[in-house]
Amino acid sequence: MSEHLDELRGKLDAINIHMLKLLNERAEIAREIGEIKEKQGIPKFDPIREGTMLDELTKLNPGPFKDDAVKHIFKEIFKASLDLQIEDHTLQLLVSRKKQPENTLIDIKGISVGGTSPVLVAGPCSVESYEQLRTVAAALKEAGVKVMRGGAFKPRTSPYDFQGLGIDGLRMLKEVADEYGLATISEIVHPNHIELAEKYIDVIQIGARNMQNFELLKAAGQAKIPVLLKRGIAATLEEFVHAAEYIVVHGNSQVMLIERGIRTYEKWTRNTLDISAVPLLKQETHLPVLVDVTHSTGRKDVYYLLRLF
Ligand SMILES: O=C(O)C(=O)C[C@]1(C(=O)O)C=C[C@@H](O)C=C1
Repeated sequence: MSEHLDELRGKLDAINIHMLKLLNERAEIAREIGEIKEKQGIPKFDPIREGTMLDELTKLNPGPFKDDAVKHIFKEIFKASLDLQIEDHTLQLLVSRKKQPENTLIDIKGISVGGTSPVLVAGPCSVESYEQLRTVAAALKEAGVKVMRGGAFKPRTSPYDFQGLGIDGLRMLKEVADEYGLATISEIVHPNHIELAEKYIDVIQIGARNMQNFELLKAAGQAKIPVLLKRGIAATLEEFVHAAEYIVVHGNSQVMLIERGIRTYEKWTRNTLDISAVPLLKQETHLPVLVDVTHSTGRKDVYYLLRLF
């Protein structure tokens, strides 16, 4: 009896090895399909194709496995193939931690971002006047904050809202920051603004609304100063990471990501701060990850400083 059991188990062992070989052969083909899809920009997940294969398999199923069991097994195989296709792809991204295991450190006028020490950035949403800037700069200096952020170009939801002081605002920001020995971050909204940014500010901010402005991202890739890229209001983390990749692949490896809250059904805050994005972005990329706690809540009673990690 036990001899027969051993014999049957031996047969299963041989079948397992054969199936393993076939599964890996299949995986190689799926990987190749993944590369073609990547080049052609076709989504990796194809539920219609999976459905067709499942129909064909259940039609030809001789049993004794029931159709549901066959479907379950093959769905797992499709999922594993899909994971392989996606994993291969993230491996290729320059911003991926798989590509560069160590953290990218960014130097802003001697301040290191992306290492173990937290860095605080704060400042007015819009640059409005010298008086306003000097009041803020003095308070920042007093509080030990070394980086001032202020908006000169303000892409507003409503065309009737204050659109910012533009180039004059950048000049004012630089003048006051120099007076107080602060570094500056400010948003630019057009690819032609790169030279202007290099002249007046230390870090280019790309705002949430422009996260997928690909011409702007490409231009920022040519800039010689670091870029702070904000997550779009409805962007997935994958889209966010790809937007950063645009900048890096065009030549600028000094990119910082900032989680600034996403749009949800919540009404008590302006946006919902997606805090889980922080460890995930740290895990998937080697870029510094910052958190905008003020703009995400939109309430100064909740937080009043922009905290960067
Ligand atoms: O046929 C494809 O398009 C594949 O990418 C291969 C495959 C599979 O493993 O069979 C993998 C993922 C897709 O969701 C569908 C099918």
